[in-house]
Amino acid sequence: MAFEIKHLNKSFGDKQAVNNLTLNLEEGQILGMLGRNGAGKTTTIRMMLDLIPIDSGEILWKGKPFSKKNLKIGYLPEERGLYAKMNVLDQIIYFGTLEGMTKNNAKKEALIWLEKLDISHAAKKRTEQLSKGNQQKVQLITAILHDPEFIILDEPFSGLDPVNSDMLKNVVRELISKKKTIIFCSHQMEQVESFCDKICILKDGNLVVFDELTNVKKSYGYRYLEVETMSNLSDYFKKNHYNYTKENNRYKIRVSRDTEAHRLIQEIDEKFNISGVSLKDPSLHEIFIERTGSDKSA
Ligand SMILES: Nc1ncnc2c1ncn2[C@@H]1O[C@H](COP(=O)(O)OP(=O)(O)OP(=O)(O)O)[C@@H](O)[C@H]1O
Repeated sequence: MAFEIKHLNKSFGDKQAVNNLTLNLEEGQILGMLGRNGAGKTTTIRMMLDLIPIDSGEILWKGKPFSKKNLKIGYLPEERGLYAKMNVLDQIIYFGTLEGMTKNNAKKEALIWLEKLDISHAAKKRTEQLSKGNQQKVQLITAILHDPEFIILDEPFSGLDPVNSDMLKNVVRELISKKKTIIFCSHQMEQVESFCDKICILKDGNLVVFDELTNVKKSYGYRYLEVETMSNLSDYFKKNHYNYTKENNRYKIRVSRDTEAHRLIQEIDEKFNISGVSLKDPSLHEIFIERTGSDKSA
């Protein structure tokens, strides 16, 4: 494995923010890092970036310490950190030079990205004059300008309108197609599902799920039977102790085995007028709720 976190621990006073975290990632894979507020995601990322010291454990890239000395790292922080008074182009160039780029190269790349993200017009403006969404685009450019191999994106789409959100999604897709290794933190499960190969879910600093997304779904143990009908099936499901939800004419029933689903379809088909049925894998949202529902984090 190219990237490895081994037995990582971090406490703040009595609070164990990260507890014996172990996970790994192949080069070019995308890891979705999930967890409720306070689960330990940012603390983990801060340790990766050496922004806070590790209590114990190791973070490795190809067997060596995970560090800017050994690979190019790009980081989009959740709390944006741009200089408000600096003009946009100078700011991007400045961050590029911090990552070892020449001024000329940083400027050339900056102009390409500003054009790509449709904010060339803002190049000479002070950063504070830009809308929040456009500032976020600038922050993303500063994170990827130096063509990093490993990229950490913390809530990259928060606060963006649908057009800007799509634009940034395209950038993420481009990074994926360039085989970058990415850690993607987001509370937006659909995006995590669409981008990520592997998923880790943290709860109270503990790793409660870590696997390939397909295995996470398979090992969840439940699937969902969706039944479309004009009949009222609620009493039947309640009486037979099924776990179900109803939205308009659609019932969604949790089943533990496909055989249970087939038996149920037969039963309700005999008793009610059913217009459609389908068997679905759980969504990441459902798995997340199930695995983190009783989180006690701050
Ligand atoms: N500097 C600190 N001092 C004290 N406690 C801290 C500090 N940083 C984090 N914590 C605590 O550690 C725990 C994990 O916090 P962390 O910020 O890593 O969570 P998170 O998963 O990133 O949450 P969010 O989704 O809200 O960003 C929380 O209980 C938090 O209050």
